[in-house]
Amino acid sequence: MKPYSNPNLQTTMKTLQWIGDTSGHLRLIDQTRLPVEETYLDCHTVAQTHDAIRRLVVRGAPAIGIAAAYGVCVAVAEARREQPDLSVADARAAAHSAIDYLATSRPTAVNLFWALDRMRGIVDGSEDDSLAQRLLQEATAIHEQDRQMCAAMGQHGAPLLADCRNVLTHCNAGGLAASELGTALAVIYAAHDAGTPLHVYADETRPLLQGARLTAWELSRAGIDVTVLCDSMPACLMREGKIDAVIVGADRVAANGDAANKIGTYALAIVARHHGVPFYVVAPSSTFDMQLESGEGIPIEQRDRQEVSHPFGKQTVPDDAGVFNPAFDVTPADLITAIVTERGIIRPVNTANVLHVLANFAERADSED
Ligand SMILES: CSC[C@@H](O)[C@@H](O)C(=O)COP(=O)(O)O
Repeated sequence: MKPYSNPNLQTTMKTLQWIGDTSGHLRLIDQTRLPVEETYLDCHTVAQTHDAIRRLVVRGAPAIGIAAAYGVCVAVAEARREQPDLSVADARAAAHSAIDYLATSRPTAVNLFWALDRMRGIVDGSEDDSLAQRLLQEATAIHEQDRQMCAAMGQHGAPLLADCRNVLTHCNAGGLAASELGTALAVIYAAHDAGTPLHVYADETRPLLQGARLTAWELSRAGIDVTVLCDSMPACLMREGKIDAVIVGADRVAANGDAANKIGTYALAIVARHHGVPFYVVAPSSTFDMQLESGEGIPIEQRDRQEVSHPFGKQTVPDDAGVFNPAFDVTPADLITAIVTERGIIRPVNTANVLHVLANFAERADSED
C-alpha cells in the first residue's frame, strides 16, 4: 500500500497497543478525555477491558473488535497471574468465559462478535500450552488486518471525492475508531494525500460529541481543515450547496446494504437525498453481517439517560422528563449512494452487489495463492 506523504497519518495514532509479551496488557488512548487530555488507560484485567469498551474509552466498530480480541489475551494473562501453574484446560476456560463476557459489552457493532468468533476458533483449536501465544498472534493479526483494510478503503474511496471540496462526516470514523487511518476518514486522508484540497465539516454528534471532540482533534493534527457544526445544521449547509458529499462509517451493514451507524446518520442521509448530495458509507468486510437480510434485525444499543440529561456532568434536562437515547440508527440501502469496502465499491447498494463485491475479493485472493 502506498505510504501517505503526511507522516502524522501513520505514525502517531496509538488507539490500541499491546504492551509486552503474552503476560502483557492492553493500552488504550482514553477517548473519553479527548481533546483536552491525551492520556492512556492500561487494561490488566478482562473486567477493565469490558468497562473500557462499555464506557467508550475505546469506541468505533473496528476498534471495539480489536480491543475485545486483545481482551481475551488479557484474560489469559490475568488467570496466569492468579494461578501461575494454570493448566491448559483452565486457560481455555478463562478464554471462553472472557469471550462470553466481552460479547456483552456493546451490542451493535458486529466487529466485536466477528473478532470474538475468531478468538473462539483459536481457543477451540488449541489443545496445548501454546494457547496464550496463539491468542496473541490472532489478536495481533486482527489488528494488522484492520490496518490494511483501512488503507485499502482509503485507496478505493479517494477517487469518489476527487471533485469534492467540502465534505461532511458524522461521529468519528477515523483512526480513533479503528486501527490507524479509520474508515470514512481513511478516504478523506487518501483523497487529501492525493492532492484533493478537502475541507471537512464534522457534525458534533450528540450526545457524546465524537465528531466535535474526536474527529476535529484527529483531522486537525493531521493538518486537514475541519469545521465543527451542531447536528441540526447540515440541512441548511446542503440547501446552500456547500456540501459536495457526505461520508460516514458503519457499525453493522446487513446483506442488503442497510447500514447502522451513529444516531443521526439516517436523518443526514434523508437530507442528502433531498438535496442531491452523494451519501457514502465506508466499512470493512468485518462490519458486514451477512446473516441479516436487512437492517431491521440490527440490535440498537440504548444508552444511559445520564448521557443526555447530564452531558459532561452538567444537568440539562429536568429530573422528571423522560430521555430517549439510542446510540445508533439504520440508514436504508436506497439512501446510500455507494459503500466503500477494502474489497471494492458497492454501487448501487443492493444484496446482489454486496455479495458480488465481498465474494469477488475472495475469488481474487484464491487465484493469487
Ligand atoms: C470506523 S467506525 C464507524 C462507526 O463505528 C462510528 O461511526 C460510530 O458510530 C461509533 O459509535 P461509538 O458509539 O462512538 O462507538
